[in-house]
Amino acid sequence: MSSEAVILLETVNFAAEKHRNQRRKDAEQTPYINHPIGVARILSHEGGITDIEVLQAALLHDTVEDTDTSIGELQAIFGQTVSRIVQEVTDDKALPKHERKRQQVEHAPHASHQAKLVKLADKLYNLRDLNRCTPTGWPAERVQEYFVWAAQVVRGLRGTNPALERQLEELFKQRGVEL
Ligand SMILES: Nc1nc2c(ncn2[C@@H]2O[C@H](COP(=O)(O)OP(=O)(O)O)[C@@H](OP(=O)(O)OP(=O)(O)O)[C@H]2O)c(=O)[nH]1
Ligand SMILES: [Mn+2]
Repeated sequence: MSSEAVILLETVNFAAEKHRNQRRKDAEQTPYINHPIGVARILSHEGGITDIEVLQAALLHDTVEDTDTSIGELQAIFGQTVSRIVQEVTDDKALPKHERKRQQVEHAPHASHQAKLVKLADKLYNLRDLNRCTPTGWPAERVQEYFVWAAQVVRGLRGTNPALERQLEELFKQRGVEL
């Protein structure tokens, strides 16, 4: 087996352990790990990304924000580049939600190319998930607001990956949201 395959298995196993008790917000309570795996898969399968550090960062992208994982822990295990990408896509949970959302819009254009790729795939996965089923307790307006806000973030990520951006454009168009 290639060493890259071994590294990806180590990484997906780490993420699965960390997200072990977490579920998505859908009615079926889908295991949370489906999301990071799906984000990495969008990057490889649809985005044509073979940069292993980007794929690792995609698998780990919600561990710091949503579990007890620290950036230092990621750095020690997966190295400087992977931990830096995850850091770049991690919201500051100490901030109020509105401020976190505002900062994502503000920071998107200044992120590294690798972090922009992870952000594009993260948004693409979450928007498709919203089309698949509505999270428990979300009225239609909240879903639409998420699309409007995601478009503002994606605007700052343009010029990064044409295939992923085409997919996102189509989803916004279906919702009547201007990109
Ligand atoms: N569409 C969808 N999203 C779900 C579901 N379960 C959990 N999520 C997560 O919820 C987040 C979006 O919900 P919000 O209410 O906007 O954000 P919050 O979790 O920070 O409060 C996303 O976080 P994120 O990945 O960190 O991305 P971001 O939206 O914060 O950029 C997404 O992954 C689900 O069933 N459907
Ligand atoms: Mn995510």
